[in-house]
Amino acid sequence: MFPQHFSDWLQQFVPLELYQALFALLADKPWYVVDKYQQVKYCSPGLLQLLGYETDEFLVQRVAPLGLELDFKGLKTTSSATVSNAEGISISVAKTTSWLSGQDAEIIAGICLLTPRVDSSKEPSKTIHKPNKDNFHGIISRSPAMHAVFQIIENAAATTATVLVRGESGSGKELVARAIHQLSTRNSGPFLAINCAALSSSLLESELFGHVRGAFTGAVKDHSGLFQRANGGTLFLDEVAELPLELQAKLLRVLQERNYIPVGGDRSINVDVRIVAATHRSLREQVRLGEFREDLMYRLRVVPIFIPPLRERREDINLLLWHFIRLHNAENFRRIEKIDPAAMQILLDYAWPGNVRELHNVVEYAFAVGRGTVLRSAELPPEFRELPRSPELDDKPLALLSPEQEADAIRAALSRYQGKLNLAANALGMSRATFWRKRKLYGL
Ligand SMILES: Nc1ncnc2c1ncn2[C@@H]1O[C@H](COP(=O)(O)OP(=O)(O)OP(=O)(O)O)[C@@H](O)[C@H]1O
Repeated sequence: MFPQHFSDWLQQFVPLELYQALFALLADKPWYVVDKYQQVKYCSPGLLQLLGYETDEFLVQRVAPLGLELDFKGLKTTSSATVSNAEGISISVAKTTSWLSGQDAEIIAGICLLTPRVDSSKEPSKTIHKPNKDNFHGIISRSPAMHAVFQIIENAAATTATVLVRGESGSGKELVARAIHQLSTRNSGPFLAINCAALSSSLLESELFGHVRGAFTGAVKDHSGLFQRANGGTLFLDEVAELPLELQAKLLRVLQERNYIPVGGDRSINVDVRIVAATHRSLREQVRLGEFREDLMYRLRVVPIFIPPLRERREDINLLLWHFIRLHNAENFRRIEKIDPAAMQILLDYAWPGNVRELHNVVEYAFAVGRGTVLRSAELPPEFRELPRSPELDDKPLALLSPEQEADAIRAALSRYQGKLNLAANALGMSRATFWRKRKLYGL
């Protein structure tokens, strides 16, 4: 195929280095290599980008459903096809395939280049890309329950109704409040937030409603409260269930009359503020316990919004991990391009009691402690690495085992975790390096 002089000249290169140089050159093009069983062996960064994936793991398993399967019709063919991207949207492409054969002329691999076809009836970008429906004003989710929440936010934002957001800590309640503000006609006004659980009753009262000079010792001048400063905008009352009963009466008055009297004052102040409140508790239960006014509950929950915890929308874990990794990639000298499958499994199995905030912290931790382009399980915070120890150990510390017992424990852990080295090492409480050394020592 090549002229002789070029073939001769090529001899001086190490083949792997030559391939690497070519792969780097073609990195932006969407192309991939399959073996004779149509298993994807390699896909270019350009292909991942075209299809909207962060890693190649998904593609490797799902050749046929995504339309990546190759037809063998000759040594080089071009055909029209459609492939599916990560959002399930079809992309029309031209597939140019070249087959490679081994020494006995048997086909051993195929290389395929995809060229997206531009539909001249549509704007080119729209044939391939779609607005990201999984990012709603900074709230990232692909869960149907959250997409229903997006719809409620959109509808509620168009009204002046008071909204009550319920969800566990770190699940995104403040983001919901911000989205409502952004989408409402008040978006040029202020958005202010306060956590009702963070202050004592008297401080909270003065923070919310302000005070006049001399109202109490230390009140040396007038202080305008959050209600006054949020005038024309939105006030987010987080942990509203913790609001003391005496302040609940004052809040009810603002909601009903749209005015209030500052601490120590004698004149009421009119305000136009939209309230979005949030709680991780059931307000109904608080009412039953006598801790919350029933009339205020009904005033607050005109539009109730429930945010499911992260463990009930596991489809979001991967999406959010990559969202935060992308943010940190842009800011850090470290670039994570892949999550090790063992680490991913641990993250997917985790219960996420701190929800999205905790997931973000995990990504930050990995950037702080790890190096390289792969996020590995050893870079997860300690609580993720404390996997149940193998029963093979009989609760005996490893240091007390004889070499035979230690070898048996390693063998058992390897078989228990089907050769997944990270998980087996974790289960035995060993670092990867120690685990590797011991396997070598015992010939395992
Ligand atoms: N769906 C999401 N997409 C992107 N970021 C999110 C999402 N949910 C939460 N976060 C991020 O997680 C963190 C916690 O979110 P937020 O403060 O809105 O939670 P919260 O429910 O109000 O928590 P708390 O009740 O503890 O105050 C923030 O940094 C927020 O940006």
